[in-house]
Amino acid sequence: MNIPDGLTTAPTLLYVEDDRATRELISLVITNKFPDVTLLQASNGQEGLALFKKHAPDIVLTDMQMPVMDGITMAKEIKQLNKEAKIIVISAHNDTGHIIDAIDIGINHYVLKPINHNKLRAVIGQCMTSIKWERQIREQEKFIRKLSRAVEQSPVAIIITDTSGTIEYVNPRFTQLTGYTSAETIGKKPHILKSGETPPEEYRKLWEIISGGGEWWGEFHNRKKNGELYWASASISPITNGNEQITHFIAFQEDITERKQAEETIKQMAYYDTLTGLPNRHLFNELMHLALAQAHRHNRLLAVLFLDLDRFKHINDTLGHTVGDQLLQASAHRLKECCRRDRDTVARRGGDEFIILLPDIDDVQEAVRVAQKIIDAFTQVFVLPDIELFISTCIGISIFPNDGRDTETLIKNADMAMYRAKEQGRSRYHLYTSSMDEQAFRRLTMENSLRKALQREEFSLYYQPKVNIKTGQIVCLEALVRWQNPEMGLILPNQFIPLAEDTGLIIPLGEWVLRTACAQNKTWQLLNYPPMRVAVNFSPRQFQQPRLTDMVEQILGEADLAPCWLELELTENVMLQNVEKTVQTLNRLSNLGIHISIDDFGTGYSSLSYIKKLPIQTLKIDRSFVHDINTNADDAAIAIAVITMAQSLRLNVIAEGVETLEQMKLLDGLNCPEMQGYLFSKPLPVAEMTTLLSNIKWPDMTWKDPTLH
Ligand SMILES: Nc1nc2c(ncn2[C@@H]2O[C@@H]3COP(=O)(O)O[C@H]4[C@@H](O)[C@H](n5cnc6c(=O)[nH]c(N)nc65)O[C@@H]4COP(=O)(O)O[C@H]3[C@H]2O)c(=O)[nH]1
Repeated sequence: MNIPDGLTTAPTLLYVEDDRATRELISLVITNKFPDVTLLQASNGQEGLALFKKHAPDIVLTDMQMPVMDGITMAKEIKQLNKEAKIIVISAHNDTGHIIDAIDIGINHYVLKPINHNKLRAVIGQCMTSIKWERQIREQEKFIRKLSRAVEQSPVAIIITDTSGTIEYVNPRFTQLTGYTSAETIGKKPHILKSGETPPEEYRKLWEIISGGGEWWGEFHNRKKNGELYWASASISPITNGNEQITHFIAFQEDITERKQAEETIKQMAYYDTLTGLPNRHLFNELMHLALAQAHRHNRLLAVLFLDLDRFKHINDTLGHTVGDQLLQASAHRLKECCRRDRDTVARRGGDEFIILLPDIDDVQEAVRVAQKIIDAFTQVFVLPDIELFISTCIGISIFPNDGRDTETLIKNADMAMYRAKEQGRSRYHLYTSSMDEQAFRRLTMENSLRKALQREEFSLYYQPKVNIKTGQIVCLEALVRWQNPEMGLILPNQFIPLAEDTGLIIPLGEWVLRTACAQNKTWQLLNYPPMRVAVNFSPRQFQQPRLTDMVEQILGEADLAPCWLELELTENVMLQNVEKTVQTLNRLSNLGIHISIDDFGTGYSSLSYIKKLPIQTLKIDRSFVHDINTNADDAAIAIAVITMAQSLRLNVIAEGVETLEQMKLLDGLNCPEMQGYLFSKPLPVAEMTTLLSNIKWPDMTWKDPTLH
């Protein structure tokens, strides 16, 4: 910082003298001694005054006795114009009266005639020096005023303390920032701002640096007068005197609370899930990385629990995203409650997937206990703002070091174990085993082949008759899909339908089945076979697809098949999902004239009152009850109950999986009018089914007594 030294421009001197020769001589004396001086000359007071007004010289050297206006009168006028002007009077008089007059006017120097040149030079020199000092002081004052205005108006809070840290000055911004006025602050130490959030170690370092003459900069987490916390970016440096001794410290504090909050938000967004506040996958991976290093070093076990919420997608789709979000938040909370607060990490991986890290466990059972605790916790109802819900979860567990030594493997294996748990039903956990890798690989290979199978026309339909046991007529042919893969051979639907469900491929596949079955039925009708229904299975996902009815209607139209010749087989579970929409869709399909039957009846949880609401025509007794119907009283009782129920609801009933004559006779005796099973025919490809249809003489009562075969 440069402080102005006062003499940047040379002074101007006005010399007033009526005697020309004297004027020229003295002018020469002056310019010889002070070559930088700008010299103005006048021959009387009036001229001098005019020049003064015009040029405002710093020094006026004047004779006393002059025509027109004398020196004293001119000096008086000049002093009125500028009291700071330095006036040197040259006079022949040295009586006290004149001198007092001169003092009254404010004349600065008095030089007697005859003029002593040295004396005159010395007097002018003195004037120049005092002009220099005055200018310097004026400019320094101006500069200090500017400086203090800058400090006062600074957008940065400034604190000046003495060497013991006692505050001597704070600027208005400091008051604005902290709420402390300068009266409340001066005489105190800056620790009035301490919040306890900045580690004491930081203050010690600070003092060490500044008392050693260095500059400290860093961040404080301070407290305002009203108790609010704020972040300040601060720099503190010593102020020294000319002898390099520290006399004060000056601190600058800038409020960076908003920036800190923005940083915090960014950090939060980068590492935490915004919906649940749980760590996200990035943070989880980092924490897992550290935990693995620890487990490795201390030879400890570590568990990864991977879980998702059963039926979450369905809840989200049917009850809306708000409920979905609330459920995720509540689940996150419940998961945290099941874990060790200070040790375990519960993270959200995305969607309804959560992942839990249990570092430092004693044995596998400890992970199993946590998994069971979570499953149990999820059996409690979730009370959300607008709805109460039950939801379950399936958990996969992998353990370090047995099931993987790195984050990726452990997560992948826990994920795989979760799928295995899901396959076994709801509310399950499963520990990873190495055989799962192989299964996963097979599943992946199958998934890839399945994606290409439709295009490559590897699917075909087999048909299996449903027979009316009283009339011996085939009332319906159930279409059952088969997949003939060049590498894997013939694959049965139970092996690939669930995969098609999971991957969504069931939608195009189901459409193909429906189109092919309807077209085939029409072909048989055109070939003049007695008309019968063709039954097509609909899986849950297929049934939930949007615009299902439009699709069915369109396919019927394309095949030119009357809707009464189409039967849709739905499992009980299909019906239990999204009840309201199911009833709506079924009504639309039924109103078209399509026959609806419930497959595998008795295995689900349908209640009688629910069934009554649905526009269905047939209940199908599941083959698991038919298989042992002659030997197992419970199975027989269920079959009887279903038949009785169907009768009371005026519904048709059919038993599937009838393989033996005994089964058929027993069911006939129970008044089950329709049957399906190997006893009558296995599912057959089109050509064979056509041959079968051609060979039956209608009505063919050999169905009634298969012993006649
Ligand atoms: N043990 C025994 N089994 C018999 C007997 N009679 C018929 N079956 C078998 O029982 C299954 C009857 O079909 P489902 O219960 O609808 O069960 C079907 C159905 O749920 C599903 N499925 C088949 N085709 C399709 C399709 O095109 N779409 C959908 N979504 N699912 C299909 O795959 C399941 C299995 O189909 P398949 O393997 O063809 O197995 C068929 C059939 O071959 C019998 O007397 N004894």
